[in-house]
This record gives sequence, C-alpha cells and structure tokens, in this order.
Amino acid sequence: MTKSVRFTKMHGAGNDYIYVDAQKYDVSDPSAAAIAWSNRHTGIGSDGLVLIGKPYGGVDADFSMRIFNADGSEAKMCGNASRCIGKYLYERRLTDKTTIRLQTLSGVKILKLHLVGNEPPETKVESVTVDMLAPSFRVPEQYDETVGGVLTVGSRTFHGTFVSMGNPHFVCFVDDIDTLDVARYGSAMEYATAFPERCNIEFAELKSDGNIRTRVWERGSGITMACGTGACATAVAAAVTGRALRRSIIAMDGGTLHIEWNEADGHVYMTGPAAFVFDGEIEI
Ligand SMILES: N[C@@H](CCC[C@H](N)C(=O)O)C(=O)O
Repeated sequence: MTKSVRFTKMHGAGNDYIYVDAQKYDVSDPSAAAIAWSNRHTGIGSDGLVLIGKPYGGVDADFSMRIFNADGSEAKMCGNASRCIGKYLYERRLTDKTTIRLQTLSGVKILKLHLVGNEPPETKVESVTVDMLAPSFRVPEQYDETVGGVLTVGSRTFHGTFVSMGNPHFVCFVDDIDTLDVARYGSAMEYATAFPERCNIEFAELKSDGNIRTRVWERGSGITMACGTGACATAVAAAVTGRALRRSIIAMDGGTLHIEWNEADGHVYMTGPAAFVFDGEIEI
C-alpha cells in the first residue's frame, strides 16, 4: 500500500536536501528514498535526504538528525543541514528555543539561532551558528597517521590535509581553483585507497581579499554548491598549514560561511544562512 510523506526542501548556501519530520512520517528505507527522491530528473532533486527525529539512546538532546547522501549512503554529520534544521524547527513552531541541542551520529551539536523580526510569526531565523565540536586529524582507526598526504590522479599530484569534522575531508590547496576539473579529480580521490570510508574532497585557494574560495566534491553526492563540514575542514586545514589564522571566510559556489576555530575550547563554530525552497508531498 502506498502512503504519502510530506517533505520540505531547503538549502544552506546552495547545498539542498529534502527534510522529513520523522516524528510524523516513517521513512522505512531512507537509503532507497534518498536515491529516488534526490534524482534531479525523476525525483524531487537534491543532494540527499535528512530525517528530523526525536533524540534516542538516552542522549541529552532536543532533536536528532540523520543524513543520507544522494547515493543512499548515511553520513555522520552535515553542517548545512544542521543550520537548516534550526530554521525548520523554529519557523515551523516545533520549538521556541533559540539554542537547540541536535543529536547526530558524530555527537550533539549546539545550534544558536540568530533571529530577525520583533514578534512571532514575523520572527525569522536569519542565520545559525553551529558548534561543530573539535576537528580531528587522524584518518579512521586503521590508519593512525596524520595526513598531510599526497594523492596523484593522472599526471597531477595533490597535497592535502585530512580533517575529520565527524565526517572525513581531504583539503587540497591549489592555485587554479576557478578552472580546476573538480568532477574529474574529486571523483577519483573520493575512492582513493587511503580512504577506507571514502572521503569528501575540498579544493581551496586563498584569494587576495583574504577569503578562501572552496569547491567541493562530496562523498556520495558529487559536486555540491557548498559543504558545511567541508568549510570547517578547509578553515582548519588553512590554519594548521599557516595559510590563515583561526577565523576564515569560506566562499563556495552557493554562498559564504564564516568559520571560527576557537582557541579556548578547540571547537569549530560555523555561521551561515538557511533557506526554505518549497514544501511537497511524495508517495512511497
Ligand atoms: N553537505 C554536508 C555533508 C554531507 C555528508 C557528506 N557528503 C559525507 O558523506 O560525509 C555538509 O554541509 O556538511
């Protein structure tokens, strides 16, 4: 028997996902739904699927998030989706809190909502700051070195820094960001043997205005307009390689994120926009 599920499409800096309130709708096979619904020709069209649920397992949180890439793989964290969830929860009146504890597969992330407008319903979430917790530099357990690594694709060699923001990133600074073939190099590097869990790949270049222009190949979704965890990883990689201090502005194809790697607590704080695109209903 078919049933229908109400969804909301949102984007954060152009990184678009389909959001479903899992407290109301049971998406029994989220991987299959992510593949079908993300398809930009035969589905709704998105970079993946996000389920917003209750916290589970006795964790002290207000809500939980699960994120599935367009290929159906489940990721442990999504920065852009966490900001969108903050806006969704507040503007759809699922909470009146402006500080929200969001359970993810890589820990509880604290969302701070920045509001505009005096009184509800005029009050809107203009931007969200997410405490992304501390970065880690080790590749997953079976590889215990810190990368600074080198990957070669065809005749081109990339030097990069591996940074985990709860999910894995390999950040390569280049000097031809605007013309680089992100699809060619990113698709090969995602599956490099150095990355047993595959990897998100960021290509970045420090520009003369001090901003870091970043283009992304996401694990499981390919080229996206932006990646929140990727922006954090890029800012951290810039700092550890001496290219930037602890605050960076990361300019991606779909928008700009402000990242601070706080010296006092070691956490990375990401601030950026979130936007509704449309609501709909789909049969499963
Ligand atoms: N777009 C996201 C990251 C989504 C998950 C990623 N593709 C992975 O597989 O780790 C973000 O904004 O952080």
